[in-house]
Amino acid sequence: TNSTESIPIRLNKELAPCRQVLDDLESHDEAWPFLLAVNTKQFPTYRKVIRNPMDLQTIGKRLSQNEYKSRDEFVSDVRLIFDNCETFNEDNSPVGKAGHTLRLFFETRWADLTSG
Ligand SMILES: Cc1ncccc1N[C@@H](C)c1ccc2c(c1)OCCO2
Repeated sequence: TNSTESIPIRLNKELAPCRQVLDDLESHDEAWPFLLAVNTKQFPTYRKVIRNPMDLQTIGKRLSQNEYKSRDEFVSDVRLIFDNCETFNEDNSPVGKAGHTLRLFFETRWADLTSG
């Protein structure tokens, strides 16, 4: 089986809070703009303005494929979602407000999960 026993304790220990906070983000009421990659047919200018798109589904794939070598790499991808959101969306737009709300939720939850 694909048990976690085979993963080094250090790695497994590192990844548990990542999986937990990702689950919390994906189930948050304000996560809807960030669940999947922005559709470039729906937003043709997006890829011109946002050079490094990121979304929660992509982060989940990277986590499951063990592409993150540290918590910091994971945190950087999560924060990239919110930084991209601020670049492209007005602060008082529905998506802009969702980004600010979810960013605060993430930083609070992450601190709780990792502050020992
Ligand atoms: C995070 C983000 N930044 C910039 C543009 C889009 C998005 N999200 C998409 C899912 C999205 C967000 C809002 C929408 C929508 C799609 O489709 C039409 C209705 O309003």
